[in-house]
Amino acid sequence: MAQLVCGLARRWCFGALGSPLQALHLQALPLHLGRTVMRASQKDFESALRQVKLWKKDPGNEVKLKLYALYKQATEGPCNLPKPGMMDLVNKAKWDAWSALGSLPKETARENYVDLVSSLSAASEPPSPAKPAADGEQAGGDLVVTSENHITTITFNRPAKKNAITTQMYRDIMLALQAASKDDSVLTVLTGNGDYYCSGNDLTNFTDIPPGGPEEKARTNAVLLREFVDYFIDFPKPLVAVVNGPAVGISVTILGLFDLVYASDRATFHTPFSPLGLSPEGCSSYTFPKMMGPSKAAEMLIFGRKLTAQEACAQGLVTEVFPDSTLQKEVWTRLRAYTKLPPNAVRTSREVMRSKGRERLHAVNAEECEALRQRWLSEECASAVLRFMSRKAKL
Ligand SMILES: CCCCC/C=C/C(=O)SCCNC(=O)CCNC(=O)[C@H](O)C(C)(C)COP(=O)(O)OP(=O)(O)OC[C@H]1O[C@@H](n2cnc3c(N)ncnc32)[C@H](O)[C@@H]1OP(=O)(O)O
Repeated sequence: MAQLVCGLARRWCFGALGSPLQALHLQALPLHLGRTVMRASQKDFESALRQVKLWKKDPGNEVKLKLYALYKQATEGPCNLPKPGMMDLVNKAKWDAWSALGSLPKETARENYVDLVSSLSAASEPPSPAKPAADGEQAGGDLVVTSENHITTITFNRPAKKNAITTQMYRDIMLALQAASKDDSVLTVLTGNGDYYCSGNDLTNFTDIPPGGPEEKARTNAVLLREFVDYFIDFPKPLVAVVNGPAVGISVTILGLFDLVYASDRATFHTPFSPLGLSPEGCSSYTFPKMMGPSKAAEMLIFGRKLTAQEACAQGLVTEVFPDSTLQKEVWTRLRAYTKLPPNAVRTSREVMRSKGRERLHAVNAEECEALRQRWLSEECASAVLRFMSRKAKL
């Protein structure tokens, strides 16, 4: 589901801009205070509509909702649709945005639309040429996989979205792990491109409701999540995370299934499940209490306490913390040295350390996914996703 956010937004927002426009007239309109100003014309409005369609960069959900609402107000007047159900997240967000304009006159909405487009167009930079992929790299995409010096590296590559994981990325990570389990690499590394390691599950994963409704969506998400986590439980080679920046949600919980976690001193570790109406996943309900004790695990997993890299290291979640400026050099030098160790001995040692707990982890994974399937159908979760989409809430 590469770039779902943009695709989805185009469907529910930009798509609406293609509908026929009502005739609006160019004129100097009187303001309440008696003075007159030139208002945006129908031509300005149409030109703004064309400009929006040419935008290469996704302006973000908040802006798209504003544009949608102003467009509807300018062309149809005050919101005339029945309020969508709580679980119909996308239409509910659109309805809220349009209704919030109340009885704003069509002309003012049109003018605000033109102003918003022109301010955003002025602020946007010309697109930069695409960077060619390095040797051995699977070019472009939201996930980059490289294999070099017996190390397979899987890089989250959506820096503009803080490396949030889309449905397609979950699938691609599983494919990459499958390939890495069979290639000649000794280690498999997960890391992030940009200032974040990963902001967790892409919250818009919840918004494309299939014909079977929210129940089907919750079911397919639970199946996907269970399969994804199973891949980490069963992975046969050492797994290393190079946590280059803040980590959120599932990108934190699965660290309990890794062998080494090296972190920048800029990294933070945050599992805000309760504020999102969710519950823990990635086997963290089992691995975290085992690793840090039940009370520290509860602070993170139930109450959403964010840990610094040093704190996470003290709790055993992180192996070692490096200054951000030397992280890459120090970690990769060390990892290259580890690849020189006899590979069969490395695999055997890991297997004897891991095999005893594997069955238990699968059972924990199944239980967590079932709890989440139910959470995804809750009003608490729907409200949290809506708040995020309308940008009233951040972590
Ligand atoms: C199917 C399997 C399910 C697995 C279950 C997994 C559960 C989890 O992982 S729960 C955790 C989910 N993640 C979050 O709740 C994080 C949400 N994001 C934020 O709170 C913030 O974005 C931030 C704190 C991570 C960063 O804040 P800030 O530095 O102010 O940057 P922006 O908010 O402006 O973000 C830039 C850009 O990125 C988009 N984005 C960031 N995180 C996500 C995300 N998780 N899902 C979707 N989109 C995300 C954000 O919307 C911005 O986009 P634009 O507005 O289009 O610029």
